[in-house]
Amino acid sequence: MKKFDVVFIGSGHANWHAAVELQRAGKKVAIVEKDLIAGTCTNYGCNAKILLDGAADLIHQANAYEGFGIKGNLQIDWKELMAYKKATINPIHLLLEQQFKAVGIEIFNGTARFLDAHSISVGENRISATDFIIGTGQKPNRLPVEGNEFLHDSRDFLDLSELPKHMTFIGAGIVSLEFAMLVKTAGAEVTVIEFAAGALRGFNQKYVDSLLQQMEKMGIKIHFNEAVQKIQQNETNGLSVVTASGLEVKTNYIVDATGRIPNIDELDLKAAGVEFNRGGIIVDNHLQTNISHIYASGDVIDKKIPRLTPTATFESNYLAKLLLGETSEAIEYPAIASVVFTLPRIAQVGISELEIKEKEDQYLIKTIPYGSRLRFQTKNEPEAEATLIFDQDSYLVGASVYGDEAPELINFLAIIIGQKLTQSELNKQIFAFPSQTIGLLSMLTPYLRKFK
Ligand SMILES: Cc1cc2nc3c(=O)[nH]c(=O)nc-3n(C[C@H](O)[C@H](O)[C@H](O)COP(=O)(O)OP(=O)(O)OC[C@H]3O[C@@H](n4cnc5c(N)ncnc54)[C@H](O)[C@@H]3O)c2cc1C
Ligand SMILES: NC(=O)c1ccc[n+]([C@@H]2O[C@H](COP(=O)([O-])OP(=O)(O)OC[C@H]3O[C@@H](n4cnc5c(N)ncnc54)[C@H](O)[C@@H]3O)[C@@H](O)[C@H]2O)c1
Repeated sequence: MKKFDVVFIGSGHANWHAAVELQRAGKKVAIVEKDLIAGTCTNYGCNAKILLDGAADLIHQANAYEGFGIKGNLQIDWKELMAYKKATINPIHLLLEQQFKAVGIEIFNGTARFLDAHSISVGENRISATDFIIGTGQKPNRLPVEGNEFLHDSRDFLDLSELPKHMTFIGAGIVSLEFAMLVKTAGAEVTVIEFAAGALRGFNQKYVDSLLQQMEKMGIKIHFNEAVQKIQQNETNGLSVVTASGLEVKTNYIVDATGRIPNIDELDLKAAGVEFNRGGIIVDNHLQTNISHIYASGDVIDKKIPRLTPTATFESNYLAKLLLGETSEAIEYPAIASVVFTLPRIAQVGISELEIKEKEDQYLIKTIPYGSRLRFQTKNEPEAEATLIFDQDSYLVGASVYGDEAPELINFLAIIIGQKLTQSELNKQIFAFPSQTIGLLSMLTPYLRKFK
């Protein structure tokens, strides 16, 4: 039996930040990983997605100048772009593995399974630890329908060497809409089929509506209120998606993007006595499971907050402090910024309009049409807009943004919310000009509290 102070199961952002910090602080640490080191975001998620999106975003921004000074069509060469993606993304896990080993972390390649509350097996290895941290993330849902062997997931999509003629995305969530706009820009025909009546629940629906209009303008077909019933091969060797209402979509490639489910089935949590439900592993406000020396971090936790890389990293950093005795406080999340990387982007942070629906009189909601007012510096994006929510003390408490620079703007707004910044504090700073940040700031400050 090999013995460690802390064993991390999974090597994604939920775990590796804490693993490195604890090992550096003198603890004996091991990581168990059944796939590539560094998890979904690094190998099969955010990084690959944003690299491919970069090319589509460039075309999207150039298109905004059609008739305003730019002529000619840019085109995506999917094969070349994918080769660039592979060359850039594929080595990252090796670099991180080297770094983890260099600090002294022992890595076990294989699937971790609890033998009891104090030990796990990884292949032939038996490993015990004082503390365990489970950060096994999520995996794509697979629709239980006839012909589901023809479905692909986000991981397959991000490795697609040839662009199919027609692609269908099932679900109108984040994964679907980001990918749909990317491949439409790259030249594929695209259909989205969604079970519910709307898309991107939880995001500002005014901006979601604008985005759906933009998608339709691009030629993406979107069907709501459709339950996929079966997938079948058709006469022309293509595929058909058939829904309960009788809709048939002929297509060449189908992505099942109907959500993600916690990676817990291989862990044998029952052997350790760890409680879980369909949403994931149940933890308290110290990320501790019902078994006091077993913690969970990242996407695998049953939680209401967004499952994102920065939330997983935040939890990992918190757990490092907790296990080093540097804090005994409960985890306290700041306002969490999240972005849908569509074209344009939709971003959100803090309190949303949906959350204050019944008590709008207690807040001030301001719409800032910065795209039309600052047309000279928003790269001809007149529809770009921010919605800001102020509380009764005039502090900014929530924001959503629709526009190409939404990821940068939302980060800036997150700081104003998180630090409860006032006009006088912001006025002490000198920001770069012209910039969208300073443009938005000039329209925001009149509503913001003057002094603490
Ligand atoms: C297509 C896509 C795009 C995304 N884009 C963004 C984005 O733009 N921004 C953002 O913030 N988030 C994004 N996300 C979400 C982000 O990837 C996750 O929130 C993040 O990776 C969670 O980290 P984690 O460490 O909890 O889980 P993961 O990164 O999934 O890591 C879990 C690891 O555990 C391993 N594992 C599982 N079971 C076992 C076992 N029994 N034994 C050993 N190892 C095991 C897995 O192989 C995996 O490597 C995206 C996700 C997807 C799928
Ligand atoms: N930019 C980002 O931050 C980013 C990007 C990609 C993924 N992610 C993460 O990945 C996860 C989201 O993944 P997702 O987009 O697959 O899930 P999602 O939950 O966002 O969307 C799934 C969609 O599928 C629909 N659906 C469910 N069952 C269906 C059915 N039978 N037929 C048709 N539609 C159906 C749902 O109504 C929903 O609209 C989240 O954890 C998210 O945080 C984040």
